[in-house]
Amino acid sequence: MNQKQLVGIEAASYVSDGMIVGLGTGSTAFFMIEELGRRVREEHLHITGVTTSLQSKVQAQKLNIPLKSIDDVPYVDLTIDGADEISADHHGIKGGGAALLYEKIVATYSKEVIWIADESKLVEKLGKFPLPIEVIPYGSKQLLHFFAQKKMAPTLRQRQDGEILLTDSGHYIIDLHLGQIDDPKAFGHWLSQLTGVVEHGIFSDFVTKTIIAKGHHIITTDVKKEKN
Ligand SMILES: O=C[C@H](O)[C@H](O)[C@H](O)COP(=O)(O)O
Repeated sequence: MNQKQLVGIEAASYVSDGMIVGLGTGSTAFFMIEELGRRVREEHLHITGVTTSLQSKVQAQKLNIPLKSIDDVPYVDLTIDGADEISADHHGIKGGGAALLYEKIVATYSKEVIWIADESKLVEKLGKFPLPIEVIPYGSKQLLHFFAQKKMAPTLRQRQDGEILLTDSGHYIIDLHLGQIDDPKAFGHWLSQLTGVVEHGIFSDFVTKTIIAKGHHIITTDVKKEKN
């Protein structure tokens, strides 16, 4: 079993009958959704899934996991999602798979958020992974220029066929190559107030538990407890 599978299956064990579950996106969340599908099928687990991307929606539908929109549930009990980077103080970068906007919306209305990752995602400080910024197409060249002037080495994300990548909500992604983000919260606030920016990939104060694979072991950290 690989590390992503290990943490995906472990995280799915936190889901119990009757829960409304936020289903994350990406190659790690994939294994968690598969395991929930197995439990629905074999253990008759009753849950309602709230997906964070078209990709997760298609997977969950194939597995017959009942789904609702975030707008049709009162809240989400628990969201389980991957991350591109997790810093020592539990900030995260997300959006490597272009799902940051829906992921942040679902996480915002979740009582608990578990991040699952292999050890390669752990960093002292965020920023080596290019920071995804979801932007409105109109004016995006101006934003690219603006970020370039600020020496943030922006790139407009493309699909493999060279076309501009469109998110599930029809926006573009600009990736900022920053190297290091010293104050993720402050930088996130700065990004949020830029005209044309829909959302950014810095996730601060969302995660309540991390489940990380190190070698063949699983390290679970309760983030709330650490802060208290
Ligand atoms: O947009 C994608 C999400 O933020 C993913 O959770 C993140 O990119 C991690 O994906 P993976 O588990 O494939 O590394």
